[in-house]
Amino acid sequence: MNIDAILQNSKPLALLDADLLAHNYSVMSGSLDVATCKTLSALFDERQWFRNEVRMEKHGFGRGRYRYFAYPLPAAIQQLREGFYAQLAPLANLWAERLGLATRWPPTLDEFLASNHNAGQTKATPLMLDYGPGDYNCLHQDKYGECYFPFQVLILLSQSGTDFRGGELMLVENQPRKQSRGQVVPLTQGQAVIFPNSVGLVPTANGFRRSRLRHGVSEILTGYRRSLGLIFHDAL
Ligand SMILES: O=C(O)CCC(=O)C(=O)O
Ligand SMILES: [Fe+2]
Repeated sequence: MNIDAILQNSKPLALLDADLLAHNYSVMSGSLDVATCKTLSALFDERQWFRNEVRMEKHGFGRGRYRYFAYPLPAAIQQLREGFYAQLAPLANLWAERLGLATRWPPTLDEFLASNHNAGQTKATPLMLDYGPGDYNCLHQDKYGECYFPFQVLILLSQSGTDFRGGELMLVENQPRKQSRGQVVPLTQGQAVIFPNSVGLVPTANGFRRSRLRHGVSEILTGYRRSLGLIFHDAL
């Protein structure tokens, strides 16, 4: 498995920020190779790595299923979560400043999770999603308590067009008194995308305005799709 390839080739912060301001997402320049995607994807079938399974139709979340990893996380998942957190924490702080928020995020995931645990958020949130024909993921936000990190990362583990068709990652932005803006995020196997999990920033003439962002996955038309979601805050 080569996890470094996706962490090392990441974009400079300024470019990442510019992408997020313009599009609400940024696709990282590095990616996981196919063999690594397959190895990670196979974790889904090893139940010992997971604390529970959610059947989406049961909760009105869509159709399909996902599993939350349990602590201790598999080494590769831990490495990705720590690596992306460290890259994104300075950006989270820049965004908080622009929003006039007092919250600041510490430089390491360890320190951030210590504050989560003090707030009673102790359950691991990285997850693996598994979709088959007809499955989809309704528009939603991933907040699991008072402590939260403003960005999350999604890695596509299957190959669009080969393993599955349809199943596009979607983002929808809402601003007061405006119609909703919908976007499809173009992803190939092994690519990682960063997006805000709830609040977007829209540049204005004299600063920034916040928007409400939700994400989801359109219906899988044929085949099977697996993805890895890296959420940085823990759950209650
Ligand atoms: O499967 C996807 O592309 C989206 C998964 C998701 O909702 C998440 O990682 O938070
Ligand atoms: Fe999500």
